Amino acid sequence: MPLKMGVATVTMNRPPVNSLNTEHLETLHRTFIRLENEKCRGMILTSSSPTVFSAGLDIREMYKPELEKARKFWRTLQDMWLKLYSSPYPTVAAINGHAPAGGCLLSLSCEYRVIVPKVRMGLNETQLGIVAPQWFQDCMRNAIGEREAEKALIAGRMFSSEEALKVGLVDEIAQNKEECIQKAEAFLASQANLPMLARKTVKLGFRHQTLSRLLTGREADTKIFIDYIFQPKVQKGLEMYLQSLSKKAA
Ligand SMILES: CCCCC/C=C\CCC/C=C/CC(=O)SCCNC(=O)CCNC(=O)[C@H](O)C(C)(C)COP(=O)(O)OP(=O)(O)OC[C@H]1O[C@@H](n2cnc3c(N)ncnc32)[C@H](O)[C@@H]1OP(=O)(O)O
Repeated sequence: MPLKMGVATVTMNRPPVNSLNTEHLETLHRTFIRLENEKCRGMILTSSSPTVFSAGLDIREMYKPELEKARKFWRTLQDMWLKLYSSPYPTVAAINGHAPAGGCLLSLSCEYRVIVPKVRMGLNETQLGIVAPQWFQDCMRNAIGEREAEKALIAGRMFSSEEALKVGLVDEIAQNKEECIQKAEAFLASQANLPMLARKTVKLGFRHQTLSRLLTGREADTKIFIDYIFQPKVQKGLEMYLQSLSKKAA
């Protein structure tokens, strides 16, 4: 995590697709805490993969899990998200590859998004027979508005880079990762002279409702997750999805 002029670039590096298991989520969470403690001036979130930003939650964490491990997984996801979404420093996602589901959530939790061409992003959960939790949905709604979010979430729509720009899911398209980082840096530079306290206060004001909805209902949210994924038909769906992903690789 190099810090250049107080700006950190956090590069996810969990091959092959940066899927978010408990360990990876813990690493991200610790990183965001450290950045806050070190009074970082801005953060760029990106990926070491040339084709994938993040494939979202690691489906193997939800497929036939032990109860306590599944609970820990979900709480760690909540912790990571609460830290990122409420970060006092400016955040940009340099989306240099596909960003389905939890990968899209990571980018939506940043303040500004730059994407490369020919990749897809969105909350596709419905297509997998699972449901994007309320706080995932809130992040989408906050980015693109009620009507577009409702349509996208019901359909589990994956947006192309161009479609994402058109609907406001991302702020800019860059030609490649290098340009993506340059544009991310330019956004952070544009924020650098703003009084930090005022900036942070306005950001948290906008995000307060979404954050408190989870903060006040964390246990209930965990229970909903557990009850949902332990349903036999959901497990069957996850099994088939994992098989389809593996078949694709074969
Ligand atoms: C009433 C209220 C109910 C509330 C319910 C509450 C909770 C339910 C939980 C809901 C939340 C879900 C959020 C999620 O994030 S679910 C994950 C969704 N992710 C995806 O759908 C992405 C799946 N992956 C892909 O589409 C592609 O892998 C790709 C990201 C486009 C990259 O494609 P490619 O480069 O071609 O790579 P491969 O497809 O060949 O994959 C390589 C390798 O990685 C494995 N893999 C891919 N994605 C995942 C994943 N998300 N988790 C685990 N493993 C993954 C894939 O199986 C390959 O493995 P092998 O090489 O071993 O075959």
